Amino acid sequence: MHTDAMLQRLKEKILQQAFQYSETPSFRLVSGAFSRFYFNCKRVTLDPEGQYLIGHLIHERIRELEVQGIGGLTLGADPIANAVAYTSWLKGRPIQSFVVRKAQKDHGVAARVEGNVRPGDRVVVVDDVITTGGSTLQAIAACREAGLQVVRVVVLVDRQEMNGRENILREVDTVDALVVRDDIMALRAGS
Ligand SMILES: O=P(O)(O)OC[C@H]1O[C@H](OP(=O)(O)OP(=O)(O)O)[C@H](O)[C@@H]1O
Ligand SMILES: O=C(O)c1cc(=O)[nH]c(=O)[nH]1
Repeated sequence: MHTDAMLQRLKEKILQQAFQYSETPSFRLVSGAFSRFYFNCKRVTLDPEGQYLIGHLIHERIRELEVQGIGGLTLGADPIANAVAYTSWLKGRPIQSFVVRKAQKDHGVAARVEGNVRPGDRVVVVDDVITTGGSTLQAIAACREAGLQVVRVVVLVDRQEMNGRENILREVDTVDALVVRDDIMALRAGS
């Protein structure tokens, strides 16, 4: 399947499976704000076809970056990072997936970043959605604290509001979104 066709199919799946709309602002966001729309991206990131599409599309965008790891703040980032790691294995140059815990563990091996990444590794930080960018910024800070070099942020959906992209760009040079809200609105208007 060609990359353009994969991206088109991914947008259709996001509209069909993840996007929810309400006439009144009834969706409470992690920032505390209320919105008329919501992307429940787990419906796509945990779906087998979604995993295939996301894994290939993100792998294609990051394969030249020579990174050792990909991950982000649990839970939204986890299936995305896993899909890319699996794809990287199929393509012959494995990229490790890692998980950033929401809080540091106080028992066992007290790591906030879990997985086979080491200080000095170049990594991509992922998230399923950005609104304020706060969750992604938490992941970036935890990665840096663990000695990782964050070279890019890739997200599934940029909601194009609350300065999410701009806030992240203060910390990282490139924020790449597979899909933006306008793509989904245009698809919805045409369907
Ligand atoms: O840009 P932000 O304002 O931070 O909002 C986006 C975040 O909101 C959701 O996470 P949520 O806290 O709902 O957690 P979950 O992924 O564990 O469900 C989503 O997965 C993003 O990480
Ligand atoms: O900002 C959020 O909390 C948020 C928005 C959205 O569309 N989807 C999501 O999972 N979280």
